[in-house]
Amino acid sequence: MADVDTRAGSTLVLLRHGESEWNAKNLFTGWVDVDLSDKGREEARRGGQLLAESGIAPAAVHTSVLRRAIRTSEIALHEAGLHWLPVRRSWRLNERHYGALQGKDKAQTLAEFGEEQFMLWRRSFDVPPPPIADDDEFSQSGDARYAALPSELLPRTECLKDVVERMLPYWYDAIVPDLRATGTVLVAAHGNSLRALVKHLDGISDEAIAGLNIPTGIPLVYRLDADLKPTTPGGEYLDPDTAAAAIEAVKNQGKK
Ligand SMILES: O=C(O)[C@@H](CO)OP(=O)(O)O
Repeated sequence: MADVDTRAGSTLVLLRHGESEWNAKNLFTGWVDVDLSDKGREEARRGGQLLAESGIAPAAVHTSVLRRAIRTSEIALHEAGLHWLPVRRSWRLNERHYGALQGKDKAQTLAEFGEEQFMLWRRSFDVPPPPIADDDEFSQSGDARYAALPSELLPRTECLKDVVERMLPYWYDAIVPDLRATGTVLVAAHGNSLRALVKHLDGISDEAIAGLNIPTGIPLVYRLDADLKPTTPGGEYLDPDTAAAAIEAVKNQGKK
């Protein structure tokens, strides 16, 4: 591997997976392992094209252990001619576990519990939804991919604060070393695990993070200085116009 001058800073590309089958159906998803929709696969292709056009070439890739992020990274990297890159996956990049809301319709939940409770569950920093029962059809208890996790680490629900806490060890121990070693890293993950990472990078307050939403399939590029601080706060979307419209759509989910 070529020597990289880490004092020169690095580039982090964040990619939320393309639209999933459950995004399309407006269902709370969390750790349920749904696939991409046709539109999601198209978004992933477009994400790969945007990456190729930008000239940004990641040298290492990190994904969650969920199919929608894995597929998105595969499609985007294939499109960018970077299908050969080394990849590591971790449950620590998974979507926020949505507890007993997993599998529930967002519009019905909004109608049943009201706007305040609905938004508290969706976007508050420290209020988790009720935990999911182990025998719930959408529980991950018994899922082979988490078999090695001590039971106290396997969540049954999470708020964003929990996601920050379980994501940061992976940031420091796996992603940062790759940034230092290679200069450019792609992270393919989820709306709320990426919100947790962006909160950390930009130093966003517990209150202000409620208003931040990340669209599907559009690469978000952070140039980081030698101290891993963003040189442009908030980073830059490779397709800012599409991103702005898609951010509004995520914000308004449930209200249709
Ligand atoms: O359902 C989910 O897991 C997430 C992401 O799709 O939804 P929300 O944006 O409502 O947190």
